[in-house]
Amino acid sequence: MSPRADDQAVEVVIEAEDLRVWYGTERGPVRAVDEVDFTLRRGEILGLVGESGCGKSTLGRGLLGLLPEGAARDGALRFLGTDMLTLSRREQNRLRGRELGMIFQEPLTRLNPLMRISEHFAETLRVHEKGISKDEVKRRSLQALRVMGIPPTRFRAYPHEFSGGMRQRLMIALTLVLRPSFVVADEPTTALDVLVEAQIIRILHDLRDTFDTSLLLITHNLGIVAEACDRVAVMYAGKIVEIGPAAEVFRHPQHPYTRELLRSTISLSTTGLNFIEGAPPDLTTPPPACRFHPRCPDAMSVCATREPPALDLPGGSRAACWAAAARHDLVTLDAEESAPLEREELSVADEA
Ligand SMILES: Nc1ncnc2c1ncn2[C@@H]1O[C@H](COP(=O)(O)OP(=O)(O)OP(=O)(O)O)[C@@H](O)[C@H]1O
Ligand code: NI
Repeated sequence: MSPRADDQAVEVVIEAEDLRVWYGTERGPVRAVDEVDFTLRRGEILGLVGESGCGKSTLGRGLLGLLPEGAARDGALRFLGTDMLTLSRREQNRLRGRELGMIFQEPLTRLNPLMRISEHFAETLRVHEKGISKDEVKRRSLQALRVMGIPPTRFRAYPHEFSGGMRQRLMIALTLVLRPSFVVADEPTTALDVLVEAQIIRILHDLRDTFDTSLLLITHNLGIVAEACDRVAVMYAGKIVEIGPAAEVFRHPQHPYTRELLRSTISLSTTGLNFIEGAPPDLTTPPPACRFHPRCPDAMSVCATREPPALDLPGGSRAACWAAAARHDLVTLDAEESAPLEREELSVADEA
């Protein structure tokens, strides 16, 4: 069975529908990804942002099937048209090795100090592409090094001859050399910290242009998202609350959480502290209806009783917010539903 059965499927690389991922814990399931829907096209870079603990890494790992023991996923997840959740473990592993890649926060573990860089590449390529020629190994390896900004003269060096940052970029090159169709880069900042933002953006664009890879980029750096990503998804408490073209989301955020996130980040770099008030909820017992309503400055009474549907908005974004839907006349709320939310004072016990 070929996963590239028809052209239609080739264009859409990842398709998630009602995807859920949870961790079994003593306190009950932690629903870290809840009913997530999105698609990713070939060569597209999607930024994934949100406060710490919102489920970004869990979504990234869930898409690749790289979850720890005790975690589970359901819903639908198609990769190049193939349903990943019904594949056998063996088929999953085969696809993962070749077509799916992950760039981790600390990607240092896989380097063998006794092997030259060239040998690392040769071994990686031979495992996944049996019978690949020596010339092809060299050509592909040098191409991957170039994309990561490593000079070809270092091809025969040993790992210890590289600086920490360069070693991490080398690890990324070892992922890219297989030309995966889909890569998740989870806070690749340690690898890329030493580079200025402009270089990171160039690498991301080179990566896409050279390999036609689709990339999910998880980061707290909204500057990089604005510059390097085609689209951005904003995650809050396990849900994608807004997704759309990066330029549109940054210029016209539709969900109050997106707006607050942008505001807090911008003022963080200019005036110091300005966090969004409160904290993300415990994901064993998230708030009912809109999960952001307890912290939302725009909350109406409907926000605490009914979950907002994700609706396509005129600017090309999709947001799950009653206020945004009402603003665009996509829903009609009665006076009671649209009344400002009356909040109960948080007791000390609730806050603990
Ligand atoms: N192995 C695990 N077992 C139980 N709960 C977990 C596990 N890993 C993560 N979680 C919980 O799942 C939720 C989502 O975590 P996740 O790491 O996906 O968030 P994140 O958005 O990537 O955060 P950060 O920005 O800090 O990396 C959190 O509440 C976290 O505590
Ligand atoms: Ni994370």
